[in-house]
Amino acid sequence: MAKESPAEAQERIETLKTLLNRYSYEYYVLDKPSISDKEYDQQYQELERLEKTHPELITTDSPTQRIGGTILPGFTKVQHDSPMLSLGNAFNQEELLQFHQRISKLTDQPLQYICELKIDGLAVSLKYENGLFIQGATRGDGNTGEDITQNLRTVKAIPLRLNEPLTFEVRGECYMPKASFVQLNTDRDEKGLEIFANPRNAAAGSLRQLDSSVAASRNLSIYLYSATNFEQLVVETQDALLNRLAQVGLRTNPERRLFDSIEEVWAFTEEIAAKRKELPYDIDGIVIKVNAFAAQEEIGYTVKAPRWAIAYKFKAEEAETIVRDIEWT
Ligand SMILES: NC(=O)c1c(N)nc(OC2CCCC2)nc1O[C@@H]1CCC[C@@H]1O
Repeated sequence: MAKESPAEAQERIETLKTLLNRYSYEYYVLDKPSISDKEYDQQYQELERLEKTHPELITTDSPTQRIGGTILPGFTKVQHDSPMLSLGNAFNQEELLQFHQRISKLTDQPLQYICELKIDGLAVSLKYENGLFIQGATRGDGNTGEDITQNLRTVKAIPLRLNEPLTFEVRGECYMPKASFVQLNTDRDEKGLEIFANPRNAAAGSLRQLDSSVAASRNLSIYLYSATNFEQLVVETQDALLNRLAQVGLRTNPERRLFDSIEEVWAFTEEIAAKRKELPYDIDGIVIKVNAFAAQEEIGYTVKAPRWAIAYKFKAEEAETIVRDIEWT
């Protein structure tokens, strides 16, 4: 017989869910945990016990519900409400300068740039309804993706409930941290399994799992970088949007910088290229965006990509190294 009455259990469960979701926000988004892992585990286990004796009180936003019970037969298709665009590329300083000159002609507004690290993972879309995570999908071909909600629910950096009851879609890059990648390949190698070539492939393979307990074991993470219907977010720039996303509970990359000249943008690409190896996740370049949404709208889009953004790509040194070795052997 349960110690507590259903009413007491209900109250305690609500308190624990709020506390545990807050701790996850502090840990994954603010990077400032307020309690130890041990304390988190104790409260998590208390919630599990209460939910076991009162299963009718289990809700989808409970941290105990991240791993789905069933193995899916396949993934259903998802039509994106608006296309998940790609990015034009620049491979050197000259092409970066040409990007700047090209868009300077398309607006009289002063051009402030925001530079974001280009996370080398998988682009995904997350839909929230009244603050609840209700659907996750891959980018697919930009218009149609696959519903991978069950797998994205296992990503602890994705909140199952936002700090505000917002209804909107956010997009970002789901990735596998370098340390998780090394550990995964070591484990697989020991079991005689094929290893992954890079963290991006490992993340993609993990999100393609039909059994979400496998995805849960892969320690994936995420950085969000865009959202629909800014109106309710009341933001005028990309930088303000990213701050607002963090405020409502979503994880954004802290290495972003604002610049008023393309020369400073170029210097930033060189600064990051030099410290890329120290980052705990793979990046394949820098995404440079016009910061003000009003200027973005004026500059506009091509069919596939925004004119107001470009990806400056680092040279893929690993690939070159491998090719060079083969030439010599
Ligand atoms: N990989 C990234 O870190 C990244 C980013 N920081 N910001 C954007 O902005 C989008 C929004 C408008 C068009 C591109 N896209 C990114 O990655 C995209 C996913 C699909 C193509 C690019 O790689």
